[in-house]
Order: sequence, then structure tokens, then C-alpha cells
Amino acid sequence: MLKAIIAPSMLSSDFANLASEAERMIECGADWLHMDIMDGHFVPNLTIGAPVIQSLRKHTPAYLDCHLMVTNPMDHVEPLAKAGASGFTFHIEVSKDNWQELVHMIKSKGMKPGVSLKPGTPVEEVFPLLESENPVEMVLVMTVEPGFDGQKFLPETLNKVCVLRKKYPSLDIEVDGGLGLSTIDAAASAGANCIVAGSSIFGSQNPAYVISLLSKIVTSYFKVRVRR
Ligand SMILES: O=C(CO)[C@H](O)[C@H](O)COP(=O)(O)O
Repeated sequence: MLKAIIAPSMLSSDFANLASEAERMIECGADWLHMDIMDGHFVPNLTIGAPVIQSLRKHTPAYLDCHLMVTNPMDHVEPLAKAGASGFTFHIEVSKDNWQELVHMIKSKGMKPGVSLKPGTPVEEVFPLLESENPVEMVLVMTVEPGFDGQKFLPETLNKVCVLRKKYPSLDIEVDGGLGLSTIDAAASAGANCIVAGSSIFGSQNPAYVISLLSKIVTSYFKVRVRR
């Protein structure tokens, strides 16, 4: 059964107060905390890695949804599992030759495996990962070029969400980039159920209101799809 999941992107939080920002988001109704791990190579930005996840884990039992924007995701599986990551989403663009091994390792370490696509990557590239005997459990469709928060949502990326939802009715489909109250209808009607949002939540005077509205809107589109 699909569930609406709202995951504030901690990239937009005050990194100097990460533990209290995480607690604030959970108090505001967040389902997951989205952690952007960037290596300054796969994307032109450098953020956090396993040591920060390990520190944060001491302060929260929340689901830590780690998005690996790195050239060598394999190098991060063991350290992130030890650090307490809950989900591990890698990019298909750098994992075409070893995704089977990656998925196996991620699952064997007790994390939920996901695969992500950049805006220019065709959706067909993830079909084998969903149809394998050992499939990924989530697809993250990037709705901006990965690397920075506060970018403009790219509506053309939602075609991929529509294709995925039609083909895989019970799949967790996550969208990330430029999501907020002005873009949620488009993403939810396309079929996304996991919503990552950075600036629209952290930039709001009332993050709890934004989180609850995003969640209600996503849930309302489940009902529309069932009626179709
Ligand atoms: O992965 C990301 C950037 O690569 C961020 O999670 C994302 O951009 C969230 O920020 P915003 O909602 O402000 O776009």
C-alpha cells in the first residue's frame, strides 16, 4: 500500500545545528529526513558523508534517506550502514556496470536500496533494476540538476514519473528539486508519493503547515488514481 512520505532536505537546514534542525522537522510532521551526500565530483558541490550521518544518528531515530550524489557509491555502502543510514539511493549514471552488486550489498547491510536519475537520463535505464530478482525498492526522479537546493523545478522530468507509476503501481517514487506548494500538484498527479523539499519547507515561517499540506495533496492523488 502506497504511503505519502514527506522528506525535508537537510541541505536547506542550518548545518551548524543539524541535530536540532532534524528534531524540529520531525516535530513538524516529517516522515523521513533526506540527507544529500555530495562528493564535489559527481556534482559541483561538497556536503556531508558517513561521519555526519553517524553523529546525527545519535540524536534521532528518524529514517535517514541518503541520496548519494557521488562517483563511487560502492565506497560508501559499508561506512553509511555503520553510521546508521536507513535508505541508500545511488545514481544509475555511475552504476551501470555494478548495480547488481551494489543493490545486494545495500540490502545485506539492512538499508533500503534506491536508484536515482538525473533530468537527462532516460527512464528506461532503471527498468532492469526494478525487474531484477533482487530489485531496488525506490526510484528517485531528480526534478532539478543535482547539486544545489533552491533551483527551479523542471516539469518535463515528470514524464518519467508517469511512466514509472503506470508500469509499477506500488513502487515508491521519490521526486527531488523545486518541490513546494506551487509544484506539488504536478508531481503528485504524475504519481510521485515521496516528496523531498528543501527551500519550500526550511524557508517557510510555518514548516508544519507546508509538510501537512504536501502530505494531504499527495494522498488526495492516490484516491484519484484508484478511481481512474
Ligand atoms: O538533491 C538536492 C539537490 O541536488 C536537494 O535535495 C534538493 O534540491 C532540495 O532542495 P529544493 O527543494 O530547495 O530544491
